[in-house]
Amino acid sequence: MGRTLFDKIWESHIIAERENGMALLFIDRHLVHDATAQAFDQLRLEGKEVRRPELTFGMADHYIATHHDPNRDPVHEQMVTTLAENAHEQGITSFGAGDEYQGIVHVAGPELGLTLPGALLVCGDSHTSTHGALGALAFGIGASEVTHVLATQTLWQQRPKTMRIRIDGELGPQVSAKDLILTIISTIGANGGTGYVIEYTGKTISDLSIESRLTLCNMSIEAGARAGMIAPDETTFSYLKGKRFAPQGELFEHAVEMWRGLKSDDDASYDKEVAIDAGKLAPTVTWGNSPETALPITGHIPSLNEIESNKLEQYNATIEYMGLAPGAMLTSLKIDQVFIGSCTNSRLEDLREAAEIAKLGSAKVPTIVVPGSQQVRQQAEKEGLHEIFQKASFEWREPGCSMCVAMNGDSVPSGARCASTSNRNFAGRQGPGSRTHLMSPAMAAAAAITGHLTDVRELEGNIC
Ligand SMILES: CC(C)[C@H](C(=O)O)[C@@H](O)C(=O)O
Ligand code: SF4
Repeated sequence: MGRTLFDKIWESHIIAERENGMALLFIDRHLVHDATAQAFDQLRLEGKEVRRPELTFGMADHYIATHHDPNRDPVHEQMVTTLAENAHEQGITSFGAGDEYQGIVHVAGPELGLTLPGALLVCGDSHTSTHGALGALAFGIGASEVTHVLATQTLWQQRPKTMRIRIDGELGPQVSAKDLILTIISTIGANGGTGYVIEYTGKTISDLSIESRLTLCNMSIEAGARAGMIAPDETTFSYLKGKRFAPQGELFEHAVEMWRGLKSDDDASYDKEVAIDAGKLAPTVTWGNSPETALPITGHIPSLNEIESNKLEQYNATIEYMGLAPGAMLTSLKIDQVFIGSCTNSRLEDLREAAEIAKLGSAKVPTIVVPGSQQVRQQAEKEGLHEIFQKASFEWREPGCSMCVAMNGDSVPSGARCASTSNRNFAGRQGPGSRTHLMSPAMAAAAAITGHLTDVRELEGNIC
């Protein structure tokens, strides 16, 4: 019987298997960030060392400062320093404050070629699913698993089920990978992917750039999936060519030959199949406290009579927390600030899209743009994007997770409504009492220059 892309990568990493279906897997790449300190403490406590330091890479992102803040909490700075100390002690290559390759682990990893097709990559972070965009099997692990991988370069895992999401149709103007993944999550539900690895296939996917594929795979976890992945193709190979940690020269050519075989066989079967017509999508935003509350921007906040009785309690709590009027048009929602950044949407392509919209006006509310990595920042500055943003009163920052999770002190005040390109809109996500609406970079920039949620398709040419 045919095998899926997932089967091929999983099976080539098995070291041992138990009768209960658990497999001991070899880990090709282990990424650690500045919120992983506890795992190193545990390793020390157990008197162990990092088994394969050359396969482990550190990245300062969650706690790093994105601008000069005289009130910066010294504890945050300490977390960044601790990662550097742990890396030094264990002989791990780490990209910390001031390093030209520093960035959000899921932005800088692929960009450095640390993520490769066919590889098994893990990180103590839920959005590790991002890396599957390059044809890797990549998933987030918990703190005790991080310690296990540090000590052994292996991991025990239960074999997940497989789901294929086939996407065909052409994305309309101003409809991006972010709109696609928000629509997928609202279609299958925030738990729809639980227990599965999702493979995205179809013409829409093969037409996507690598940056868009990274956005798509990034939010697979928001549908509950263990991982998201896309078979590597010519787009993948040309993206990886010349990347710092990718194979070089002849070795690269050999690798490409091997990577070409990394696709699901025609007769492979999946445990679940879903089909999406991308041609029908509109720019999409969330209204509630789960990414599954995504709707086309032309829609309205659901009214009481549209809610199933078993969801009423949650609906009422969401309406209150988010300060919403049931039935109101989404475009009527006034916002207090804008965040353009995070491992979902802080790559060059994202910043270019936001800058195109920023050219049409100037920010009505505080707006920050946080590039995903130093390399993205440098390239954006070379193209003059920072100047476009600054001219439109969008604040241009240094790379990091920033307001996505507010762990470094960049936060949304209680009760304030934020148009955000990040991936989670949970209560309190961007700071206690914060209200988050998820959307694409173009939509967030449109909200910035109008001061309310806006259909970016109606904006172009209408604002000065
Ligand atoms: C802090 C970290 C462990 C966390 C995660 O696992 O995803 C963070 O990155 C997030 O996005 O919530
Ligand atoms: S940018 Fe946000 S989602 Fe991504 S790793 Fe950082 S905190 Fe997590």
